[in-house]
Amino acid sequence: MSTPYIPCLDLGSYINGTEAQRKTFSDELGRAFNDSGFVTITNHGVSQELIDQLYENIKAAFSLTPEQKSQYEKPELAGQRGYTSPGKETAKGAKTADLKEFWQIGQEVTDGDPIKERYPDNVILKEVPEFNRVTGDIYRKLEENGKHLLRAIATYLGLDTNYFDQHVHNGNSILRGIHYFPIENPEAIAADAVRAGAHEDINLITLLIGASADGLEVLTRSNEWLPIKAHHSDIVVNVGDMLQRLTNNKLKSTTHRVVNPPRELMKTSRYSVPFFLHPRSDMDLTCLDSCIDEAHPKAFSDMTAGEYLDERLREIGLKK
Ligand SMILES: O=C(O)CCC(=O)C(=O)O
Ligand SMILES: [Fe+2]
Repeated sequence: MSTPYIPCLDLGSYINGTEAQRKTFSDELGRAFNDSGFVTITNHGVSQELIDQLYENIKAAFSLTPEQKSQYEKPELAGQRGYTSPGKETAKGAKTADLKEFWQIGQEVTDGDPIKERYPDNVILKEVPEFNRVTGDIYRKLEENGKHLLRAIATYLGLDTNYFDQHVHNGNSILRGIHYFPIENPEAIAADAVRAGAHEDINLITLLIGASADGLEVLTRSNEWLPIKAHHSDIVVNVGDMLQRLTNNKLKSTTHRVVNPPRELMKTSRYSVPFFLHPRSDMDLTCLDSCIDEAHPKAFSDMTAGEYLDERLREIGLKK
């Protein structure tokens, strides 16, 4: 089940495939990233059992009381670890905060890489004993999938297949568990309040696991909102602004949003778990020479990933 605009690709055919299958995958992924900026992937090696455990634990975490959750809120970390309560994140350019709360898990460095000093520790959620193990397992699985996808993209861009590897090794990626809470009294919320306002992701690519519940929509080139229909076990993958910047707009960081449910479902929750794949903060995002020509003049100033992230976290209200 997928929307024709958003092709469904078999990641297994890249990871375990023949040379010809890998080439086909890389061409198809590149074409989709060039076009809609979105694909769904199957055969990604994340078991249904682990996905189910993920959602059980995410639901348990958000069902704690506001007092319990607030112990884990770390505004000094700009929400980059632990819990962020409703009303804190506003899509760039929007006036009203999103109708959501979320929990963020970051990189665990285990190989002696000194970059460890640069990352805050993950926050341990005491009340949900399996939460950190399960989200950590999902983090590593999605990071692994992301590395394969970036290898396929590197080939598509005519770069060395391993171009991104050194940049994403121990990168600053974030797994975000989101709860779009029930809207108990639709009259009491601002007229422009939505679950997630129209935005583009900041990072290189995003992998969204189990985005089965309705609500996610992408803005097509003809300026229409298209609902994404993915199978529960598929992963939705999209290009973020860092990859768009590096490729001088060749690969598209497509605007997307999460709409409020129809009236009869207003009082229900929606959960989702995106993995924002970030490089190390010293990665240079200067547009690739191969993506610049007369028809495509250089569209962005030179910046590192760390500088760019900082600018964006201020724009969405997480960093003061
Ligand atoms: O909840 C979703 O389906 C998408 C969330 C999203 O786009 C984001 O957090 O950047
Ligand atoms: Fe997003």
